[in-house]
Amino acid sequence: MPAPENHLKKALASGRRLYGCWATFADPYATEIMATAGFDWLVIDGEHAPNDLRSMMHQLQVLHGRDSQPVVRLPMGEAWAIKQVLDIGAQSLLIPMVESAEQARDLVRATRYPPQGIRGSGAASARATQFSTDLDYIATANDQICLLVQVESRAGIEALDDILAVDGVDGVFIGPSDLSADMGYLGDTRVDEVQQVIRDALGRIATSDKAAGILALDHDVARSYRDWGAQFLAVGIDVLMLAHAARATMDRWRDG
Ligand SMILES: O=C(O)C(=O)C[C@H](O)[C@@H](O)CO
Repeated sequence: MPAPENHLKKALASGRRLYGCWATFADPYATEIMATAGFDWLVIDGEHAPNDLRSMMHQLQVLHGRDSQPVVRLPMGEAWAIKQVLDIGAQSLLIPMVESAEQARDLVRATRYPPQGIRGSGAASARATQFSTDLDYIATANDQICLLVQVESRAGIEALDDILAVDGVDGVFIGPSDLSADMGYLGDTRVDEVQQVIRDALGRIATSDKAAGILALDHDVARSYRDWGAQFLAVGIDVLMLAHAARATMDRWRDG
């Protein structure tokens, strides 16, 4: 059997708008619950959530065959870490802090087997090949990789056009929090200067052959980002959904 078709990659290539959510409990039970909501994609966050390889694998397992497509976000784009998450079965990666075309090219190579890249060949004993059940995985895996890179700094914005020219990158995600911090507005993504940079970046990405992505927790802001060209649009974080609902519930009863 060949590598599984990457439905997220195919949907992004079709131009279809996809709504996603951050999965940050680092727990398969919670991620399985999130999959019942109908999000098109779920980010298994290895950057800001307490995930490790095993917890990410367990979340990939519960999402297998579900409509919500898993995207694994690594803490940084290191080839050894990419090799490990691909071997546990990830096919869509979100890599933070990309600031140059060279870095993007290195990430493409890290996600592909030779001759296109440098991904280590050891999946015979890995979940990715279903433990050597999928004998054609190695030969077909490269074509099913969906690589999403995060541009979230002034340097990344400066290099955006060069990054957009890199073959093998499927989408560019603008990280509002880190971008605003790098621009000198730590914790405030809503300032006009940041919003203008985001609007310009989404527009440039949307007119390229890559998909534009971003995260917004405020629905009005998310609508703006959608109107500015966001195609893979994350509209929530699971931990905050629970935290806000729990606090609101107690607020209702605390006052009697
Ligand atoms: O910089 C950003 O914004 C992102 O990359 C998204 C955040 O990392 C996400 O964890 C929400 O805070």
